[in-house]
Amino acid sequence: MSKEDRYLTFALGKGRLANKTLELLEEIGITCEEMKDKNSRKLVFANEELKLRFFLSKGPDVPTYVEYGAADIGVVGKDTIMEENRRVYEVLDLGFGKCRMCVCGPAGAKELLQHHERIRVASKYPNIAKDYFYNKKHQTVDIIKLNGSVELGPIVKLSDVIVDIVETGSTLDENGLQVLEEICPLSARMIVNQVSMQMETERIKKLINDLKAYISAV
Ligand SMILES: Nc1ncnc2c1ncn2[C@@H]1O[C@H](COP(=O)(O)OP(=O)(O)OP(=O)(O)O)[C@@H](O)[C@H]1O
Ligand SMILES: O=P(O)(O)OC[C@H]1O[C@H](OP(=O)(O)OP(=O)(O)O)[C@H](O)[C@@H]1O
Repeated sequence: MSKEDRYLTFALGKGRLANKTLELLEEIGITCEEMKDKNSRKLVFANEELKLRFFLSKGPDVPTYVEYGAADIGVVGKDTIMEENRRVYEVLDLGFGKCRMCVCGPAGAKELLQHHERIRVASKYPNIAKDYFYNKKHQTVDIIKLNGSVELGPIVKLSDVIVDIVETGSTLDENGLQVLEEICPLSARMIVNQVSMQMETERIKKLINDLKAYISAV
């Protein structure tokens, strides 16, 4: 296969970030009409003219596809990059999907945090929670992995606090919880396979520069 025939493959996280990613790519002339058919069960889509392929996967799998080179490029939340800790290059903050990773809980849990008590922390992000409490706060805690609706943790007394994403804060509000500590800001990022970056430097750099130019102009 000559170099010109090589497809650049994008792995995009399903869910909240997918549509925004496709809209952004469209702004710089990268379209994939096939992908717009929401009833299709097809998994991989192509733009033959531009020699691009796209697939959607579960967010946490995006860095895996990119690390192994099954995708050259991925788009995923910073939270997923931190949690998965894969060997990929993080090349660009895409400026959407903004939210924060926070320690949250009932107001009463503030004191437990201040006194460095051995508390229970529920999270969909056990690695981020562990890194924050052990390496940044030097606090020994018990981490309990959950797969969603993490706010239930303190409500049903599974945990004292949670480590989770906060965007508008309405999920916390409606459940009598609050942000107790902010861990870091988050947004959608572009990641690149380390070998692809060397082999396809020109195409990937052009893509990054086009995106940068668009993002800084809006
Ligand atoms: N309010 C929010 N809640 C969760 N993620 C958000 C929010 N706002 C922006 N994001 C970003 O969107 C990304 C994708 O979120 P989404 O909920 O679609 O996927 P997920 O967490 O993998 O979901 P699923 O519950 O389907 O496993 C997150 O990783 C995060 O970076
Ligand atoms: O601050 P807010 O705007 O309320 O958004 C934050 C909420 O959204 C996410 O949950 P999601 O809807 O992805 O469901 P999940 O709890 O099952 O992961 C996140 O885990 C919070 O629960």
